[in-house]
Amino acid sequence: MTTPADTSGAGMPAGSVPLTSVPQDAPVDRATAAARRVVEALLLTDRANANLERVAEELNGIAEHLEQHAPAVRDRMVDMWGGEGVTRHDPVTGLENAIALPLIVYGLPDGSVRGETTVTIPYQGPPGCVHGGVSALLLDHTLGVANMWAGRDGMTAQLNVRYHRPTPLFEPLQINGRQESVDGRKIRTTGDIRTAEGEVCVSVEGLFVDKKVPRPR
Ligand SMILES: CCCCCCCCCC(=O)SCCNC(=O)CCNC(=O)[C@H](O)C(C)(C)COP(=O)(O)OP(=O)(O)OC[C@H]1O[C@@H](n2cnc3c(N)ncnc32)[C@H](O)[C@@H]1OP(=O)(O)O
Repeated sequence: MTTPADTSGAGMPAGSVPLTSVPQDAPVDRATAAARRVVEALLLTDRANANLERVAEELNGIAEHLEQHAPAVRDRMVDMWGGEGVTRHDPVTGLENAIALPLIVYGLPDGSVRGETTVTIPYQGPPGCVHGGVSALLLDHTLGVANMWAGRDGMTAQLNVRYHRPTPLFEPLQINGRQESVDGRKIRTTGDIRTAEGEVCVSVEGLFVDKKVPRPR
């Protein structure tokens, strides 16, 4: 994605706080942003005129450099789950994950959460529209963050997704989540994706069960 994440919290109610990573001026953030730019440019470039042989060679060279410096996956996972944890690496908000939009999710004073993003070509489903699986991914994760914000979280047991209208690419979208109730270990959480005009494109009802998978150590 080439749309930079909005870290200002502009448009969020006063008192909102970021619950997921915000960009740092770190080489890994810049490298990941460049990788997102490459993904989008590869989709958009003119197949006949761009020198894709050279591109393939240079990208493979970059991958070889990164792989030469990669520790064992298990050690990397211990590292990932320490410190700031998943929010820098997950596939929705992770600033170190080139497939993440990335989205920044804010906790609002009313107990709900919200993120704003513009989705572009790599996540296209129907022509000019967001892929339905990507919408479900965005909402599953946002509901998980809503549960964290509400103080009781768990694993997704069910996600009931309703697609009301096509979700447009290239337009600002609001991703909302709110924990509705807790009943023993069962947590019910809802959310939606809206256009800037407030039209609901996708809504979800999630059932989460309070269960933790241990962090790698
Ligand atoms: C800031 C960082 C934020 C990070 C956010 C990350 C969000 C990401 C969210 C995810 O992607 S989680 C990954 C996707 N989910 C999974 O992989 C879950 C896989 N399934 C399981 O691990 C288990 O099936 C599950 C934890 C959901 C439930 O197993 P348990 O053995 O712990 O539950 P148990 O069978 O004891 O059931 C507890 C209650 O939940 C109910 N239940 C369990 N699974 C259900 C289900 N699928 N549908 C309906 N009800 C269900 C069950 O009937 C029962 O109800 P009662 O208490 O009333 O008897």
